[in-house]
Amino acid sequence: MKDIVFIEELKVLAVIGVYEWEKSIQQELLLDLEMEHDNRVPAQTDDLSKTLDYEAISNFITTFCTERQFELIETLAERLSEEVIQIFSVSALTLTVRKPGAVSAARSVGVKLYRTA
Ligand SMILES: Nc1nc2c(c(=O)[nH]1)N=C([C@H](O)[C@@H](O)CO)CN2
Repeated sequence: MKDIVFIEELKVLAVIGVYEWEKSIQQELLLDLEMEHDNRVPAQTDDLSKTLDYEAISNFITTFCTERQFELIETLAERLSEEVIQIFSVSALTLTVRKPGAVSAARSVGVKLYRTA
């Protein structure tokens, strides 16, 4: 079983959607991110720099979603996972992106992906 650093239900506002009316509004997205990382190294040294800083990564995701614009949540998820892997040297991650307002009869809809470095 791999160790994980995770972020759960990070709420961001993004301009996201395939329809014209969606290109001039912000909509809520909820993101879950699980990143594989050996917890024993930071635990031995009690050193933030030896782990994946969930606060720094949360701030990065919020800025990414606010500043970038896509039609599909698949595209957002793919680009975001590429950047998180590269910038934070993540070996593998699972990213879930939910768009809770998209289908009124559903609690949420979205995509989930698993990517490795
Ligand atoms: N698999 C997807 N299906 C749909 C998406 C999407 O991003 N991925 N987007 C839409 C619309 O933007 C919708 O959210 C508007 O309410 C429809 N289907």
